[in-house]
Amino acid sequence: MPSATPPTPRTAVRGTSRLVAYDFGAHLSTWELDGRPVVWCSEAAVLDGSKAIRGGVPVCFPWFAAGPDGDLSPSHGVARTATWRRAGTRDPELWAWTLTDEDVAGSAGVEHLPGPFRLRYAVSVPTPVEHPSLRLDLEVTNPGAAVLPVEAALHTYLAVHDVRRTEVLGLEGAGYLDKTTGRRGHLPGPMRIEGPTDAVVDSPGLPHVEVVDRDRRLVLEAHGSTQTVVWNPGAEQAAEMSDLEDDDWRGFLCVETAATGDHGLRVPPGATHTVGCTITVHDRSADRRRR
Ligand SMILES: O=P(O)(O)OC[C@H]1O[C@H](O)[C@H](O)[C@@H](O)[C@@H]1O
Repeated sequence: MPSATPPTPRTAVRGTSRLVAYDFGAHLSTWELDGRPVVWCSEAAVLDGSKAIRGGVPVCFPWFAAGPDGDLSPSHGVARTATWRRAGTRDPELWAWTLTDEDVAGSAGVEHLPGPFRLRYAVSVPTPVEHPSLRLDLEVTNPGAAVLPVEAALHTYLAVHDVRRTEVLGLEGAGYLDKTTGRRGHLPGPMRIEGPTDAVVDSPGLPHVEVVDRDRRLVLEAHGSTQTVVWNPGAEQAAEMSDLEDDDWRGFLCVETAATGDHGLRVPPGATHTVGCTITVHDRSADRRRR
């Protein structure tokens, strides 16, 4: 249920990282390194709990977008606009939350829940070995007696210098659905963002994706997922979105750790499945010096 009182941000500083999160949606809204965003949040994001936060890492569950048949609302499921409960943390977690089907009783869309569920979501900032990193883990437990079929995604908004000059490596050759045209195909090479992009890419193994922009290489290593969704609205769609400034679309790219549609999760009774991702930040000038 959208929160009755405006959500309060929590801020933490760990080394060179500064992070901001809300219990509303268990939403990490910002991750900055030395004051510069890695996980991007819109300046026009609505932060009063009346709608999902535009930016950060929306947690999509138990469906993605409008669901497998395109007829469900709210968009991306009930979890991203629910107020989660804070949970105790285990090292190196910074924040953790839980959410169950009982917590969302009465919210819009709950008639579409596929069964009872228990979620635990944690944001961790591991002590950097060589490069700064962030780890996200969404544990999905099925407390019911039947298989729990769900979609899930960590809808990460990554800050880039200019999306039109950004390359996404690691998905070459994979099958994908281009949601802007409805066509399926195989990615011929590295992805370049030349206009509105909405690609659901099936992963042959666990994806290791690199987002390379002018001076940074963001490495995403997923676990427990089956797909990577790459999304940017482009200029026209962005202009229609009230929670994006007109030029914002140039400065982010969503690269989402996902399991949707035919590649969704089927959690057996009593089992827990974890979907997650580690994002590591590499400085490209250091890469060049090493060569
Ligand atoms: O506007 P939202 O509900 O946040 O969704 C934003 C986008 O999320 C995903 O990336 C989907 O693949 C897109 O189809 C959708 O437009």
